[in-house]
Amino acid sequence: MKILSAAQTRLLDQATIAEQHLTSTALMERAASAFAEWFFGRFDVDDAGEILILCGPGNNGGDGLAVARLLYQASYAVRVALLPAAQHSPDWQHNRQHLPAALPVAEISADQLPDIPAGLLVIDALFGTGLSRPLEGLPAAVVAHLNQAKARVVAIDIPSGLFTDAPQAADTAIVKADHTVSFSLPKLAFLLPQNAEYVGQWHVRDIQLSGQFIADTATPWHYTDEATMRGALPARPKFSHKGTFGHALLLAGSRGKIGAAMLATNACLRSGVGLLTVQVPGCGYDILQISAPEAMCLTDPHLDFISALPDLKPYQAVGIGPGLGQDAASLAVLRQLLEFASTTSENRPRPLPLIIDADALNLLGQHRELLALMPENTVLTPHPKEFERLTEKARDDYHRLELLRNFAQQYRCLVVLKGAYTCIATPDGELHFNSTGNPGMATGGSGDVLTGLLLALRADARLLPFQAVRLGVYAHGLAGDLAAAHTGHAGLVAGDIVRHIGPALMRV
Ligand SMILES: NC(=O)C1=CN([C@@H]2O[C@H](COP(=O)(O)OP(=O)(O)OC[C@H]3O[C@@H](n4cnc5c(N)ncnc54)[C@H](O)[C@@H]3O)[C@@H](O)[C@H]2O)[C@@H](O)CC1
Ligand SMILES: Nc1ncnc2c1ncn2[C@@H]1O[C@H](COP(=O)(O)OP(=O)(O)O)[C@@H](O)[C@H]1O
Ligand SMILES: [K+]
Repeated sequence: MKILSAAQTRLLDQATIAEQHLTSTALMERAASAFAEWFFGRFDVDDAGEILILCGPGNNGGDGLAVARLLYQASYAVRVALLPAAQHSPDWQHNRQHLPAALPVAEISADQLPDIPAGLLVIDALFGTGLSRPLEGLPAAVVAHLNQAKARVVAIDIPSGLFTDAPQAADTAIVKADHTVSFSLPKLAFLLPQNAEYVGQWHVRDIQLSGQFIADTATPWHYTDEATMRGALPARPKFSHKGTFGHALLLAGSRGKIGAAMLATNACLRSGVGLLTVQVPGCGYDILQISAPEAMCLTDPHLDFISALPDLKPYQAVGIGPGLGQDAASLAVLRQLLEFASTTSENRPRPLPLIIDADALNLLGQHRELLALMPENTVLTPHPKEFERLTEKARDDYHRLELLRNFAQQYRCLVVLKGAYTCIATPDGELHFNSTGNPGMATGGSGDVLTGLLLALRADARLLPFQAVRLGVYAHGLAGDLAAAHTGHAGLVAGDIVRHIGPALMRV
């Protein structure tokens, strides 16, 4: 699913109107009905109690007026407060004229801000995607007044004051909504941690906007949802054998962190790999052989950390990093791995697929000259702190996305920036946000599981690099969601994610 800018969203509305021979009023009615339907499903008349709808002067305010009419007709107790303005959009005027006469309407002024008792349900229809500058003056005062009241707030399309796709100063007046109900496509702003306190839970309701326009519109931003992933995992052919799905090598673990190697191992085994060999330091040999008999084990000459690179000829993909530690000998192994992986020959015409995680990323951050050795489509899986070590401290979430995009383009790699909406950056400058996963996964070892999953999928030659990574990230989050259905968020451990990889892969 694509994510469009504010400017593109405006053009999308116009294209929909032209293509479907609609009036803009009819499209607004569609949006208002979609919002109202969501609202009816969420709050019945008794739950809702009295409802205040704050309406601005543009089409977002127009949506608010249409919603007021629809809720009133459904017997909700609605009142409207209007932000004064010199001009109103034509569809605003239409919906103002069609408000039922008995529905109370007041005009807001600086000395007459609406009364908002604690618990009141407020619908925020002040400003939408047409916001052209930060709020100030009366609109900002209304927002501050709303935010300090202990109301329940539902925003139409986007919390008023929040930009759709651009950063803004920390002290800007922005509505803090509990829910945001938007139309047809999610907005970039919804996916960034810095906006979570404004957006609350977000919901997208389809209003049949022009599919053709969306298909024809270029954007770097994408959202991976269930529909995107349908059929993403190729079926296993009847006459397949273990060689069909690739032989992966994992270099992981150090004394005290063999658990990380085990989680990645078990995740890889559960993700369809044909064969898996794991190299661990001497101290990990018994642990690995006993707890993962399906994997073959190579013992590193060093007892406590990885110090030597094995012969890489048998493998179709290599993962390195979980629990690795940062010893100089492990750094040398990483360097040799990068050098080997980029070298092609008649027998191996393409670079060896690599997945680099955790301490291997930290080593890269300390020795950035190694970045230039990475073969094309190498997969890096940093969380934001690890990404900072590879690049620089980001000013805000938008700047981090810019750094991410530039980094993936510069090094022609795939970067998986982990978080609530994990974002995959591609060498071509695309950013794909993931939709699955939950806060229960914010627990030690979840990232090691992702590394194992990605390793298996990169070893499978049937999948293109980006396809494998997007599938792995999506399945990882889905496995976390399936696990959380049994354990809850607090009770979830990384091993639960491993146990649900199979069921997650069945769904794609
Ligand atoms: N056909 C359409 O265009 C549709 C639009 N929809 C709604 O329309 C919204 C967009 O409507 P508009 O483009 O009219 O924009 P808005 O309603 O977001 O606001 C635009 C108005 O606010 C003013 N304004 C902008 N920034 C301001 C600021 N900082 N301080 C004070 N005034 C400011 C503008 O001058 C203009 O009068 C969407 O968010 C959505 O809610 C939906 O009804 C779906 C269909
Ligand atoms: N709030 C959240 N919502 C969804 N996924 C999350 C959340 N918190 C963490 N995760 C996922 O869990 C994993 C954590 O990885 P990481 O930070 O490397 O942890 P660790 O090093 O402990 O394994 C990532 O894939 C991340 O996307
Ligand atoms: K709004």
